[in-house]
Amino acid sequence: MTETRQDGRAYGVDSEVGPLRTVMLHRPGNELRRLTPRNNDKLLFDGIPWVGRAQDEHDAFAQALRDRDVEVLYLGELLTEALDDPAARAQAITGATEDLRLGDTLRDYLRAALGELDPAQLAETLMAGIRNDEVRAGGLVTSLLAHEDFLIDPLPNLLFTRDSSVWIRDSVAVTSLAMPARMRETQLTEVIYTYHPRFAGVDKVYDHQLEHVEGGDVLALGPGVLAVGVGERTTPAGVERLAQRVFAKDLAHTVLAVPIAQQRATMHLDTVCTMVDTDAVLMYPNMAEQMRALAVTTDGDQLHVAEPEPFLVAAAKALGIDTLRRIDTGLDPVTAEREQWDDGNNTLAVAPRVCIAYERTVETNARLEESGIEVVRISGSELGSGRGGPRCMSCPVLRAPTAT
Ligand SMILES: NC(=O)NCCC[C@H](N)C(=O)O
Repeated sequence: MTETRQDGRAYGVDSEVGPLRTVMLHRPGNELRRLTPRNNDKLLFDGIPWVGRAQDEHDAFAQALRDRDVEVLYLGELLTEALDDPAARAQAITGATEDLRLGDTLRDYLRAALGELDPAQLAETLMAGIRNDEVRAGGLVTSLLAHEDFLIDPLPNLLFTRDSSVWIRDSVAVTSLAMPARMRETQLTEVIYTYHPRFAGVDKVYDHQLEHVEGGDVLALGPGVLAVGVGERTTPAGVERLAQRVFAKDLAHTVLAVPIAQQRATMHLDTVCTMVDTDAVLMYPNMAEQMRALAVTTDGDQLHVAEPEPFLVAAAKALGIDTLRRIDTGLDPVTAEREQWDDGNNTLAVAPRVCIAYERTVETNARLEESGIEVVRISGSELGSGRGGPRCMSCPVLRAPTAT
C-alpha cells in the first residue's frame, strides 16, 4: 500500500538518507539485448551483459528494497500506464521520431506504425528502439541505411533511473542528459510525470530542454541543501540554472557546486561520494582531499557564489552542523581505485546507517560496517557492466524526513 505523508502527498525527498518509502527502478529488458561489441561504447556500456542474469540480479535488488518496506515502482509500467492518454502517446511518438536522420518518408511511416501499437507495445518500442530490418518502411532512406542501423535508438541506460529525474522536495526535476545515447530517456520521464495519474499536478522544477544536469550529480545533503557535481555530465551552466530554479521555488537555500574530474570513472558526483547517515558520507579516498565546493546562495534576486572550500567544510556549514563525517575506507590507492570503478562508493541509503551496496566491493563494504553502517549486499556482476551501482539504479520518489 502506498504510504502517504501527513500532507497527503505520495512523493517528496529532502535528504539522501531519510527512510526510503517509494523508489522508481527500471527492470532491464530488451533494450539491453540491443548491445553489441560494435555499439556498446557508444551506448555507454563496458561490456555485453547476460540479460537473464542481469534481470535476476535486478529482481534481487528490488526484493531487498521490498524487504525493507520500500514500494518499488517500475519505469516501464509507469510509462505504459501514462501512454493510455492520447496526448501522452502523441508527445512520445513525436519525440521518438524527430531525429533528422529519418527524413520525411521514414518519419511519417514510423509515426503511423507507432500509432497502431497498444500502450505496452509502444512503451516497449520506445525503450528497446527499432532496427531498420524490423520494419518494411520502403523509400530511399531505408534502402540506404544498413539493416542493423537503428531508426529509433535503444535506451539501455534506462536502468539508471537516478539520472533521468530527481525529486527535490515535492518537485521533480526532469533532467537534461548530456550524452547523445541517453538524451531520449528524459522524453520518457517527462511523459510519465506529465501524464501518469499518480503524478497529476506535480510541480516540475527542471526540464529536459534546459542546460545539462544529470540526477547522479545531485545529492540532497539535507533539507534545503543540494550538492551538485559539475564534470563530464552536469555543466557549469546546468548547475547555475538548477540553482536559479530551486531558489525561485524555495526548494533549497544552498546549492554546493562541486567540480569533479571530467572522466568516465567519475562521471557523476555519486560515483565518488554518497551519504550513509545524516552526518556521514562515504567518499572515494583518492579524491576526498581535493574535493572543493562553491556555495551558491541567493538574496532573492541574484546568485551569490562563495570562494571554493573543502567539500566537507562547505557541506557542514550549509547543513548547520559542526562536521560532516567522512567514512574513511582507509584503502590503499589501487584497491580504492578498483572498488570505486566497481561502484563501491555508489551506495543507496534506505535509512540512516543502512545502505545497499554491490557485494563485489568487499573492502569498502567491510570498512562501512566497521564504521557502524549496515550493508545490504546485492550481486551486480551483470548489472555493473553499465557502470552504475545501487544509487544509480534508483530514483527515490518518497523518503520520510530524518529525525531532527
Ligand atoms: N549516477 C550514475 O553514476 N549513473 C550511472 C550511469 C551509467 C551509464 N552507463 C552512463 O554512462 O551514463
